[in-house]
This record gives sequence, structure tokens and C-alpha cells, in this order.
Amino acid sequence: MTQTMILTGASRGIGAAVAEIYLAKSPSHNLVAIARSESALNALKEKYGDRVKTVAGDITDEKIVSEAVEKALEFGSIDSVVANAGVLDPVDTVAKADIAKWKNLFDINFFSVVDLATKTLPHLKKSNGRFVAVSSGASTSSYYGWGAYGASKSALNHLIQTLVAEDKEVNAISIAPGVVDTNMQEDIRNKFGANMTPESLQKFIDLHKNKGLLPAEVPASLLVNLAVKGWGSDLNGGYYRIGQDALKETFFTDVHQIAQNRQSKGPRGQLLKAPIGLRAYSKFPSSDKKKSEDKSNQNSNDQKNSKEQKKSPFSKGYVLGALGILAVGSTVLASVYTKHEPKSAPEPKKGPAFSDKDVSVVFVLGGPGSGKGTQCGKLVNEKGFVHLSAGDLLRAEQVREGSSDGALIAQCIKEGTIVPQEVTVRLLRNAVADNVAKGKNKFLVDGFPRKMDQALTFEDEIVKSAFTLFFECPEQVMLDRLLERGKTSGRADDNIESIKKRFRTFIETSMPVVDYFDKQGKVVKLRCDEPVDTVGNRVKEALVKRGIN
Ligand SMILES: Nc1ncnc2c1ncn2[C@@H]1O[C@H](COP(=O)(O)OP(=O)(O)OP(=O)(O)O)[C@@H](O)[C@H]1O
Ligand SMILES: O=c1ccn([C@@H]2O[C@H](COP(=O)(O)O)[C@@H](O)[C@H]2O)c(=O)[nH]1
Repeated sequence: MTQTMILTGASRGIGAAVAEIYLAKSPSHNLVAIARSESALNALKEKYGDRVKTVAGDITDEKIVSEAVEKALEFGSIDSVVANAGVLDPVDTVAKADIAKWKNLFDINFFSVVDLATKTLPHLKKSNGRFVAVSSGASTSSYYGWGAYGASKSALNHLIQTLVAEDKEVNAISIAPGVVDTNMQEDIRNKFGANMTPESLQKFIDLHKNKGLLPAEVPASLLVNLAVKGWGSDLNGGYYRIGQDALKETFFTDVHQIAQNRQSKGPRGQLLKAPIGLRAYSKFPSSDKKKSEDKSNQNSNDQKNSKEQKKSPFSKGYVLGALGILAVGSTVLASVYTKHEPKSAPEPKKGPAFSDKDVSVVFVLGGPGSGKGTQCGKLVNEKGFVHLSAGDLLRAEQVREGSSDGALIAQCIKEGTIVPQEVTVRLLRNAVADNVAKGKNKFLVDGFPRKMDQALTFEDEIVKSAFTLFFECPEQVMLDRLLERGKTSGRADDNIESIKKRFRTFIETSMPVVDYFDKQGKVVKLRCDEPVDTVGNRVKEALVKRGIN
């Protein structure tokens, strides 16, 4: 039987996985996909043809929502809505709240969902359809700096509860998807971490490093199950976390068993009630599938399924059979099934290789062309520092015979993006160790760390930095210097295209590192749009003030 879903945030992460799983699951599934990125939407259209209609635009724009509803009705009905679009930004304490940014977040995470509910509920009631909202564990626990996000998700839970309280014919539910491997997580690690507690940020970085993040397909399979098949009346209007018993009992996704082995620490060290790093099992016994098509008996069927599940013990054969039935699914979920075996507990941290009492590291940061290399060069002669330029180390590695990272480094440098930290940290670790072995213990680490993960890994594994020298310089001055340098440097990135990209990376990815150390009182800021010697004197004064002569 034909079904039509409206999905927001369809271009990336969980939304993209929902679209894929839902469309692949049955040829009678139609989708109206809303997202800002037209290209991702077009790719869906190309793949699934007439079964997909797209609306490119901002979900906070009421016209966009209306257009999506109109397009869904062209298919004949609206059977489910998955309100998935959401943002985490702004991340900062309430004391520093920027109200305009909070309002913008609420427009996206909350008011757009109110709008979507208002416009779709009459149609969902006609089809006995389902409204599924993507919430968060942050809706019930507070995380430092996440006030706006948590409050919006709390409001979302309340909205869902209210929809059902106001009209018993409405099917609505709110789901926390767990800690999922999405762009939001990448932003947490690299952008927002500066405004979180170091411990909290470290937890997210460790989750990523230890492969503890859920693949997007796991929550997506749950969301699709809910949207397509519905839930028991006892769950209606509620908020549930992936892996929670209530979902196991009533639905077809069982992550609970694995969750019990994988109860993980939350971002601040507390035990999360919601399990993370789970494996997906999708239970679609053929009888259930048939029943699910009969939407008029939705709730009673689900309760029956629940009983059946209690009777049938969980077995691999059963899961594999179920995967076979899932048309989608057989590819996406099977890969989840095989690739994400629970990992053994990560090894305990060993701590940095060197003590900051024995080895002194000063990070030198600033925009491209701000003069970091020039000043470091002077300090080597005048103060006996070892100058380690991350950029120089990477350029040397790029051309080293036998290097397996050469091509990747070349591409990152040209594009002004950051080489994965494993490569750069390894090069720096070796360089520090080589010099320490020669009795040298004062380092200027130039142009590093450029990304939050690098900062944390370096300090965790090599040595804690003494402080950071930060060179402030107007962009125009840096641009002029780099274009001038480009006449003779031979560098692949001293050209206008690369420079623009490097400026962008500097603002978006590297400035959070400066903010992070600044919050710990470990940044000395210096103006550097003056003659080399003037800047040099400022640098030397700053070092003396910090006890480095
Ligand atoms: N204070 C200054 N006044 C004028 N020119 C300067 C000054 N400092 C550096 N320069 C020149 O600007 C250019 C960029 O300087 P430098 O290479 O030291 O910058 P950087 O911050 O290390 O750049 P990148 O991050 O791209 O490696 C060089 O050609 C250098 O000679
Ligand atoms: O930690 C780092 C430092 C540098 N890169 C890459 O190298 C280029 C050039 O760096 P400079 O400091 O300007 O010499 C930079 O744009 C990055 O692409 C890096 O990836 N990680």
C-alpha cells in the first residue's frame, strides 16, 4: 500500500539515512524531502525518480513547509512526518547567551516543527499517520554550553506530548537517536568544543576515536520503523531514547541487548541512560510486515507484535531473515550488523609522553601570513628554541619517498584544509622526541594546533603546552604578504584561491582552538601588522612575562 513521508533535514546524517532506508524499503514508499542543499536532494531524485519530490529551502520559512505539504498531497495522502532537521549552534553558557542566536536555533529546532505539525496533522489524522520528532538526550539532561539546544529539544518533547493530549487521534512520538556519527559530532569536536568543558569535549573525541558513535543508519532504521509501522497507544505522545526498553518491547529494532554491554559514559562522565554505540537489529517478521500495511489496526497490531517478540528469542538467524525482508535494509543494515561489532573497552590513558616541567612547548598561532614563521625563526637564533613548523613537517612528508600520506597532504594544503590529526601529531611526536633525545627541551610549535582534536591529542599524548602566542593581523595585510611571498615561495597554496580557503579554515576551524586555550588563560595575543623587529620585541617581552628567557 502506498505511503508518503515528509522528511526534514534530508540531505545529511540521520535524515539522509532515513531517506535512503525508507525509499529502499518498499517501491510503494513516496518521499517529500526538505533540505537546504539542493544537490543532495537532486541525488535522491535521480536515484528514486518519481517517488521523490524535493523542497529546497529553509525549514523556518513557512512557505517551504506549505510547499512540502502540497507536494505530499499530490501523492494522495500524508502518512508520516519525520521532523529531523536541527542545529546545535550556539554552544555557549547561558551567561553569554546571544539571544538572536538562541532565537534562530529555536526557529529551526522548535517553531518549524510546530509549523509542520499544524500543517500536517489534519492530513495525518485522515490517514491515521504518524508524526515522529527527532529529539535528544540533552532534552532531559543539561550539558555545559548546550542550553539553547537542550531547551529546544525539551520544548519539542513537550510539543509532542501536547499534540496527543489535545487530540487522542494524533500519533506523535519524540525520539532521542543516541550519539550519532554525523556532521554535528564533527562540529562538536572541531568547532564547538572551545565552549564546552574540556572533559565533555574529550568524551566526544574519545567516542569518535574508539568508534563509539552510532552509525546514522541505526537511529534511521528505528525512525523509519516508527514512521512506517507506528507504535502502541501506551507510547503515544512520549519521549524515548534509542535502546530504551519501551521501544524494544513494542517495535522491531532491538538495540537493547548490545546496549547493556555498551552502557557508556556521557559527555560529563555520568552514566548515560541512553546507550550509545549500539548495533542495529531490525525485526520485520513477514507476518508483521503484512500487518503493518493495515494502518487502521495499527496500534493493536503493534501490541500483538510486542507479544510475539516476547515469545521469540532473539537469534541471529531471525535477524538475518528479517534483514532479507527489509528491501533497504539488506545492504545498509547488514553493513551496520557486520561492521559495528562491540569493541572491547579502550585502553586506559597513559598520559603525555613528556612532563611540561622537562619540556616546554609554546604553540604559535595566527592567520596565514601573520608572520609566525618569521618570528619563530628569530627566536631560534636569539633564544635557542627548536622551531617545529607543522606546515614544514607536512610539506617534507608530502615529498618523502615511500610516504603513504603524500597525496592526501598535497590535496589538503592546496585546498587549505587540515590534514587528519593522526598524520600531523605523528610527525610532531617524532620531531619532539628526536630533539629531546638530543637534549633540547624548548619548542615553538608553529601553525599547530589548527583544529580542536589536534590540540587535545597533542596535550594528551605528547606534552601540555606552556601557552599559546597568538598573532593578530588584519586579513588584508595577511593577503598582501602572502601574495608577495607567493612570487618566490613556490608554495602550492600561496595563490588567491588557496589563500581564501585558508582564511576560511582559519576562522572556522582554528579560531576555536585559540578560544579554547584563551578560556584557560593560556593565550598571549600580539599585534603583528608592524615591522618585523617591533613584533619581535613584543614576542620577547611576552616570553619573559611568561617565565621563558
Ligand atoms: N611584520 C612583518 N612585516 C612585514 N612583512 C612580514 C612581517 N612578518 C612576516 N612578513 C612577511 O610576510 C610573509 C608571511 O610571513 P610568514 O611566512 O612568517 O607567515 P606565517 O604566519 O608563518 O604564514 P603561513 O601560516 O602561511 O606559513 C613572509 O613573506 C614574511 O617575510
Ligand atoms: O597542523 C597543521 C598545520 C598545517 N596544515 C596544512 O598545511 C598548510 C600550510 O600550513 P602553514 O602553517 O601555512 O605552513 C595548511 O593550510 C594546512 O593545509 C595542517 O593540515 N595541519
